[in-house]
Amino acid sequence: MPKLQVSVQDEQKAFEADVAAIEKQWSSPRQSHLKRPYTAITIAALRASIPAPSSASSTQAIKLWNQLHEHNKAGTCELTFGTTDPVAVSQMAKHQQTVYVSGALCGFSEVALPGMDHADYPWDTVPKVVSKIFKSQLWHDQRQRQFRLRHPIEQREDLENWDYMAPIIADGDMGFGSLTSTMKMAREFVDAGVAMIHIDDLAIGMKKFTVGQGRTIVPTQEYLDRLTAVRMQFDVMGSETLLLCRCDTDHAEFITSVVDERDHEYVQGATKKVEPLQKCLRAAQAEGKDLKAVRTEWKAKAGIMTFDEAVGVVASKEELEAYKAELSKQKFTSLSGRREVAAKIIKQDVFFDWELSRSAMGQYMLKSCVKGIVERAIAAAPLGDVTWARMDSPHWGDIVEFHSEVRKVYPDRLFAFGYTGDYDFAKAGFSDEEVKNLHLDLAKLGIVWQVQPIWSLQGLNMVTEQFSKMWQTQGIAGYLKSVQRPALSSNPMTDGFEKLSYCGGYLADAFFETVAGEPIVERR
Ligand SMILES: C[C@](O)(C(=O)O)[C@H](CC(=O)O)C(=O)O
Repeated sequence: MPKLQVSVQDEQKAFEADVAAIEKQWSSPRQSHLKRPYTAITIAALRASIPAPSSASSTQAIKLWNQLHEHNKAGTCELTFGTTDPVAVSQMAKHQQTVYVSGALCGFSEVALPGMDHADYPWDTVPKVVSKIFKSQLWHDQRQRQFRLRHPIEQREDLENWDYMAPIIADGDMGFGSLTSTMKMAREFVDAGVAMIHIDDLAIGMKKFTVGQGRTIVPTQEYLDRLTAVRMQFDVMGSETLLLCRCDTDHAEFITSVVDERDHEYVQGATKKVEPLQKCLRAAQAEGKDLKAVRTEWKAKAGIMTFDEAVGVVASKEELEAYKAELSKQKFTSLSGRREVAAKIIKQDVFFDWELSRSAMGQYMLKSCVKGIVERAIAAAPLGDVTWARMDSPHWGDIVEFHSEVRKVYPDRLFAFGYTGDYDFAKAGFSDEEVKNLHLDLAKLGIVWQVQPIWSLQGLNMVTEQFSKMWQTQGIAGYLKSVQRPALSSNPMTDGFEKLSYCGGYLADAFFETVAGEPIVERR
């Protein structure tokens, strides 16, 4: 293999130019809010000698960044929904500015072995769907442009001119493994042309939906490391791709480890000397008992609560106030720090053991609350561009508290919000009128990107079921009446096979004509 013909001086010069270019990019209005734990020198040294191809992703990211800021200024929002289907995306272009590629949908429709939203599909599943959708957007953009340009300028005003290049926002889940898998996934997303991806703080493989054991999150630092790995990958590629810091702490019931003292305030333990939960579950399993019921019973017997709550139970009013005052002197206090403070102030012993309550899989129990979510979001904010606190159910008080608390620290922060599939707004206390204006009320809090992630499940299933019933009972007469005639007679005509421009017939003709040497665009 020949050696590179570059002198060390030239190598150094190119390196320094790269460092300067990175520093310039980082201080641009688009990126100046980001704070990295590494330098431009480190990133420049991590690059290959040929620039990474990130321009499509960067173009789309900047477009999205501008859209979101315009909404923020106007107090409005983008309302989009999730799909994995390029045909559906071609219609969304007429009403949505962005497209969402949902992990849950990919897990149902884009893999050989479908399943519930456990994020157990291969790590490159969602990037591949983004690539498919991005290429279809390019194709629609190309065929529309060619169709327009084959018409003289005076006729073009009347021709369709949709913005097919809607920025794609995609689900990066938890990064699918260690930091290097997270980086590889981020790279595939950039290569695919994504505008923004979201990364969350969920533990891999631990989502349980039916057994009453909800979400498990990872320690704060592990979450921040994931985000940093993605940011680093974007930086190595020199891309402008946006990072949406999603936090799934709301209603999470477990945390994988207590290694990070920032999480200690929210970890629960037993406050009574009981046998360990794991031992109790093993015995119950051997006896064939209902594990869910045994777990609930154990929790009540063990007096499950956080250390501070345990202090609250045994301390006098004055002691509790003194305890809280002492804690407020520093931002975070570890469990051992809390024990020391309690030992000095509280006369009674505070029994608290978070090992006794570890789950069958070893997780620690967690008490999620808005304060904890705010702390995570604030810690993550400097690494990303937009924040999303995913909620299990919509609680207006929590929504307002979360977004206003984050904005106290980051007044210009932009937020995302997911209308997760089975939100029960009536049960959550929303009146019909409040639901009607909800997207606008959320926009006022800075929630500029709002998504119904899984429309393809509920919405498409409903429409498909209705059509399939009609087709089965009415045959072609029903099709003509309820689909074909309205589609053909609507103005403009619904996109479909009859519309050659939409299906790319003219584009294919243009290729044939070009090969045959026929002029297809008149020179003016
Ligand atoms: C956004 C989401 O991650 C998805 O995969 O679409 C899901 C959607 C849902 O559960 O409705 C999520 O919010 O976790």
